[in-house]
Amino acid sequence: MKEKLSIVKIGGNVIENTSELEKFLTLFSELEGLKILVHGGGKLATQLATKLGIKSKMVGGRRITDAETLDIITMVYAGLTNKNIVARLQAKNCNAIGLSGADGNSIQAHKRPVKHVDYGFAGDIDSVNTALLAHLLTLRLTPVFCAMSHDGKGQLLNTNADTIASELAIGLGDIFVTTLYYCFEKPGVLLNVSDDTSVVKEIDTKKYKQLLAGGVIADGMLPKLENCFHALNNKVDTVCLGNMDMLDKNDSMFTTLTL
Ligand SMILES: Nc1ncnc2c1ncn2[C@@H]1O[C@H](COP(=O)(O)OP(=O)(O)O)[C@@H](O)[C@H]1O
Ligand SMILES: CC(=O)N[C@@H](CCC(=O)OP(=O)(O)O)C(=O)O
Repeated sequence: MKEKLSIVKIGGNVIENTSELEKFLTLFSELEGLKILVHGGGKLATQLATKLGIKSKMVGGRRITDAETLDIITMVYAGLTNKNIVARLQAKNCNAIGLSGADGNSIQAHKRPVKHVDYGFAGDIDSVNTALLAHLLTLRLTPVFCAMSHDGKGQLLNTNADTIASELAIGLGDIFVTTLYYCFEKPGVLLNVSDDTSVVKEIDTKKYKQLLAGGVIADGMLPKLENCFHALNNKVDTVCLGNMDMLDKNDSMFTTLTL
């Protein structure tokens, strides 16, 4: 019988708030069973870039990553953010191991081809090293991924953290019964972004198209939902979207996605 695996993605708005991050890491460390954490950190990268006088440019929720920006995100995602999260999980008796996609050749990608937009050093994922991850999980280690992949030729690539989470879930779906949680600061997909009580509890493909057409889904929610449905279409068992309280099984305010 397949073992259960939880893959949790945590976004930048939670990461940059010290007390919220602490609360999240406590909930995550208390999650039973095998688990993987994927973290973003886009907001922090934008802040550091601004301090250094470098403009950040996003298109459709994705960062245009030139060489300078790649250096910044490597420092912020694979360095500062990843190592802090790992250390704080260790303090909660969760044996975390921090990884970028280059570590252990865990996530290989290619530079996104230029069509209408040149995203620069942004990667589209080709493969996930499921054998390595299964080994780490068997050793009861908890992989903690930042939003970076590599191309196998020495080039690091910026890769949206939502995409890293969905591709890990898809890759590991053959070995584990996988639940994918997208954790952010809102209690789910909202009909009105400024009203936290307007959570859409269930979204299927038809509803998704309606919400898109109605302009309800915007900004970072666009790649997030694309990734959710990509995962469901590729045999990921369950996908949930909401704030960190959804990891606490007693809380019911979140969005569940179905095909
Ligand atoms: N319908 C919607 N429901 C909830 N949030 C939405 C919606 N449409 C757009 N958003 C925006 O998407 C943001 C989440 O995306 P993003 O900032 O990329 O999150 P993260 O960094 O956690 O991945 C929310 O903070 C919100 O402002
Ligand atoms: C290519 C691309 O857009 N990469 C993202 C990776 C970080 C991320 O996904 O962070 P959040 O989850 O906090 O938004 C970026 O650089 O913003």
